[in-house]
Amino acid sequence: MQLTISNLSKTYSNGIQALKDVTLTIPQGMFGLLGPNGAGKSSLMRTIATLQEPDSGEITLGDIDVLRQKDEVRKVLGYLPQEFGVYPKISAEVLLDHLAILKGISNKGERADLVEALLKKTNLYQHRKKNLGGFSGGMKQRFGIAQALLADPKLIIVDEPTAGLDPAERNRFHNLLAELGENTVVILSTHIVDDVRELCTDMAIIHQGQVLLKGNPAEAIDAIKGKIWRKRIEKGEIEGYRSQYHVISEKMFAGQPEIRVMSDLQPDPSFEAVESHLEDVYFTTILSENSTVNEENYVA
Ligand SMILES: Nc1ncnc2c1ncn2[C@@H]1O[C@H](COP(=O)(O)OP(=O)(O)OP(=O)(O)O)[C@@H](O)[C@H]1O
Repeated sequence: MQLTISNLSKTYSNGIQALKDVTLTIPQGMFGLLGPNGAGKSSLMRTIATLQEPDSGEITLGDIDVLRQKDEVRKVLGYLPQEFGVYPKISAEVLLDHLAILKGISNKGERADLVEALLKKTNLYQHRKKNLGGFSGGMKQRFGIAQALLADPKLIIVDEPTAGLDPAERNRFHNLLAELGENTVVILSTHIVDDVRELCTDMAIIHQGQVLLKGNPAEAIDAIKGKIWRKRIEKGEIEGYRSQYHVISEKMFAGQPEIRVMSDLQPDPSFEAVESHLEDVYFTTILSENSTVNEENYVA
């Protein structure tokens, strides 16, 4: 089963065009949808999840016409939205059981087995009696995955999952996602480049509603191999370098700014050749659209 998105466009009533002729083919496995804040990721995810209508375009999931057969999609969809609201005064076990009823699992024994299995899978079994209001951010996200898995989904959409998680929780969450990708279409929508690098076999970069790059992360990294150069500079020198070179990113390293430049040849002997990273792919792609990318757009 694969997900096909063809020529999808959407303009909101305030005139913002969130999606511009988006065309993507998403196979089974983990697919990363990468883009800065406001790129249109959530608009695309909500449209695929049948929560909002596009102005034009088509989406199919296997044989299902997503925009017309919404009930069919909902039966095979697991959706973990950006903000996952929980009922604070209910325990994880009770809420999951309740959501299972809503998903149509009416047999009590079957439901109890499923709820137990999902709580174990997401490492929440020991917290099953705890009220969700007392859950940490990471525990809530894992609960979100548990509820998304209730219906044995064929399509899983995860919107910005790891923002705000500590490194241990992020690892736990990644391991869980990696397991899901084996026989399901999993779309991971994020502005965190490392999440895509670590997890996804395929990806697209979206910016200002447009798909700017699609393909395999390793191939995209390879395509700019030998063209990335690094230099430590002094504070205050950045503007000079910007006007002279194709500066793709700047970061502080031990209190000193470090720039990365894209160039076919060594810009000058003070620049050091470095391995290309997915982050370089991301910045070069987004900057090629003549827009500004600042620290806010990128969270390492
Ligand atoms: N319901 C809406 N009405 C009007 N404009 C909207 C609506 N939802 C999103 N937008 C605008 O559409 C653009 C794309 O937003 P969207 O939420 O899809 O992006 P995103 O990539 O998910 O960003 P973020 O990571 O910040 O959620 C933004 O400019 C946003 O302000």
